[in-house]
Amino acid sequence: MFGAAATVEKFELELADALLDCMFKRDNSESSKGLCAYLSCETLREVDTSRIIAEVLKMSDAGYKVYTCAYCPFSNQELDMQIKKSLYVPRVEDKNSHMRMLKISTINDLVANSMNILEPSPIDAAQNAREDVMLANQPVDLLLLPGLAFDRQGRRLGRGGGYYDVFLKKYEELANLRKWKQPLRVALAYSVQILEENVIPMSPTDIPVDALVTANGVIAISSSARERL
Ligand SMILES: Nc1nc2c(c(=O)[nH]1)N(C=O)[C@@H](CNc1ccc(C(=O)N[C@@H](CCC(=O)O)C(=O)O)cc1)CN2
Ligand SMILES: Nc1ncnc2c1ncn2[C@@H]1O[C@H](COP(=O)(O)OP(=O)(O)OP(=O)(O)O)[C@@H](O)[C@H]1O
Repeated sequence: MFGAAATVEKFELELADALLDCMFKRDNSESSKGLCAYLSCETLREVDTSRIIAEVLKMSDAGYKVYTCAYCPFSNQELDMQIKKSLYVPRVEDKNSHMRMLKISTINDLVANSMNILEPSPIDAAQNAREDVMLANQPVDLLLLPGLAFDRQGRRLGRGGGYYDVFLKKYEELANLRKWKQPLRVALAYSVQILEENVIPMSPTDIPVDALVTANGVIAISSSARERL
């Protein structure tokens, strides 16, 4: 029991570390404007994203202060930056692999769907349509992805809906069109989910991940991940 708890804690530390790195490593002008993250589902035994979601939502609050030295090579002083991070989470629209990523600002924006996965309502409390990441003016630079299994070459086995593959392709096209840097595709995995090479089947529509975050650290796969994580 204690061992399991310790592993989870270590996992979360690694995860928070990797994500903070990803968001703050670069100079401020370029630092992350937002991310898309899945809302983990216990029955699907996915890596829990609730803490990281809570942290990101806290950061989105105006006036959040970052006390940095590790991330700012030139000074030890407190950086009173106002970091507003946009957080987009999935909403399944239909069974034809159509999923949107909608912006939320609080956990209260979420309701459980028929699959018992939390999702944002399309309309917020003020009766406004939530921002769809495909229509946002700012890019996201991190996509946190779920999956059943992965390998060290970046293959990802999803749950067969094609939701993520379709979304990833559309966002890739959007970023190319807008001349935005492609976001890092980062999957969160328990070590048992990481399989040997050539076990996971890949189809031409499958989009590989840039990195895996595990309890034992980050596995950077693409050159972009090696630069950024
Ligand atoms: N947390 C989370 N949210 C997500 C996904 C996900 O994988 N995880 N999705 C990623 O696409 C989309 C939803 N797709 C899903 C597809 C299948 C199942 C599911 O429950 N599958 C069962 C089998 C169901 C059946 O065959 O009747 C299973 O895998 O055990 C859940 C979500 C969008 N949101
Ligand atoms: N870019 C795409 N355009 C059209 N159809 C697609 C695309 N990507 C996947 N699909 C279709 O979606 C279905 C499921 O694909 P696949 O088995 O790769 O999903 P998955 O990766 O397991 O699920 P997910 O992406 O939601 O995690 C397949 O019929 C596939 O042809």
